[in-house]
Amino acid sequence: MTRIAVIGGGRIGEALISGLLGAGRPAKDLVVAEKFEERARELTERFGIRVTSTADAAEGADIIVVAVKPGDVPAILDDLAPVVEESDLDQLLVSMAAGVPTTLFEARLPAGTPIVRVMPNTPMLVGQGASAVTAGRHATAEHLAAVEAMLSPVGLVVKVGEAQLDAVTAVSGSGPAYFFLVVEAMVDAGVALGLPRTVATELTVQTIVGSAAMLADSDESATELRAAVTSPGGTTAAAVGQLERGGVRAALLDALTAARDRSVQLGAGSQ
Ligand SMILES: NC(=O)C1=CN([C@@H]2O[C@H](COP(=O)(O)OP(=O)(O)OC[C@H]3O[C@@H](n4cnc5c(N)ncnc54)[C@H](OP(=O)(O)O)[C@@H]3O)[C@@H](O)[C@H]2O)C=CC1
Ligand SMILES: O=C(O)[C@@H]1CCC=N1
Repeated sequence: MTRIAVIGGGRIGEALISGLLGAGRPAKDLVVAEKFEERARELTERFGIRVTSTADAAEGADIIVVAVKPGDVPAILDDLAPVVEESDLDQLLVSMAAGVPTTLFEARLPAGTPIVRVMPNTPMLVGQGASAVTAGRHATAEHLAAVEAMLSPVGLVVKVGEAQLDAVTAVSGSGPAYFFLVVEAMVDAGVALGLPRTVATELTVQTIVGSAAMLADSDESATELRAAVTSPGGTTAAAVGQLERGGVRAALLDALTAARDRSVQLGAGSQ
């Protein structure tokens, strides 16, 4: 079985660990490096996995997943370089850090180290993630296949060119937050219109879950599914008219452009 070391047990590290365990991977095949002690204890208690230092976690791992903040990546690579050297390039490095280019990994790790860069998202936690993957200079089709095999049990995996990863970050990496914001706003609006908060929350969450299931299962596009809800001269047309006048499409374009630009900036700042 593939041994996986996750470096950084924060939000995305936890989403990966939880998703992999939920998909049936045994806890003994996973190890995590987390420097925040309270968090490390929490991860051991919750998942029953070993938590240790970066170098110790990486030793003997087949795949080393870097899941720390972009600015922490260079320091982590300095800790990892001797371990990777020792393994005779027999380890695959996977980066989940937003913006950080594969060339930064290649420059700081022993020559020839295979790197696969991934942009995942937190629904991986419940096996419903969306990840885009791209190969660094020394990563082969087999390395990409190994990462696909690791991630496909926890959600969708697509291959993209590295230049597209900043846009992917804007769409699916940050994407869950946009939907959570919409849910917050819909619940508050329901309460403003007189519904108890629990009722507004239950109805909103199920509406999002049901709509997402229709989008995933049906051959119809989002536009067609929306048209089916919009009775002529009815309530939905009144609501959608307000959303269009409120500039919801332009706001989303601006939001995703800002996320894309920030990803580029984080990458530049990590070098
Ligand atoms: N959250 C998300 O939805 C997504 C995040 N990502 C990417 O994943 C990466 C992590 O993000 P996220 O999980 O949100 O961030 P978090 O801050 O939640 O997690 C990072 C964790 O790594 C720990 N850490 C930092 N340095 C070390 C070290 N030297 N050794 C061991 N542990 C260390 C941090 O500890 P401490 O806090 O003490 O520094 C922290 O607990 C980022 O690069 C982000 O761009 C990608 C896609 C989605
Ligand atoms: O907000 C961030 O920077 C990270 C990357 C994508 C989602 N979370």
